[in-house]
Amino acid sequence: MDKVLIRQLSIETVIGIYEWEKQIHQTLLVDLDMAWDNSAAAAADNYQHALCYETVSKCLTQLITEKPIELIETVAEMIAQCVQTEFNVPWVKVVVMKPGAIPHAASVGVEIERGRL
Ligand SMILES: Nc1nc2c(c(=O)[nH]1)N=C([C@H](O)[C@@H](O)CO)CN2
Repeated sequence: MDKVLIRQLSIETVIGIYEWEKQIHQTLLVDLDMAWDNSAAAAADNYQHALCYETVSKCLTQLITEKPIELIETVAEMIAQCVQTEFNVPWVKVVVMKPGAIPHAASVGVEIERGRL
């Protein structure tokens, strides 16, 4: 299976369940695995056939920073839904990490897979 990958996309946004978290920006790190047939783009060396990781990254950053969100689970679902509907990706794996959320953990996060191959 071909994929287009995004690693450690850093998104600064208002995220969290506590009142103090609603007053600050925190960083989320997002990893995306997106099923995509890369052969057509490669054969023609043509961007038109490619799933543009730049466009996806900008779109997701805008989506997630639009309004405050409480749970990183919600962030993961929003990302998966956007990638599937806006970019016609048939299957996606989304990892959302929230570094610094827990004092004695390097990071915490969630992982979801949506769609079919
Ligand atoms: N499964 C989750 N647990 C928790 C979340 C979350 O988004 N998903 N969020 C918090 C707080 O916002 C936390 O990040 C503050 O340190 C707690 N648990």
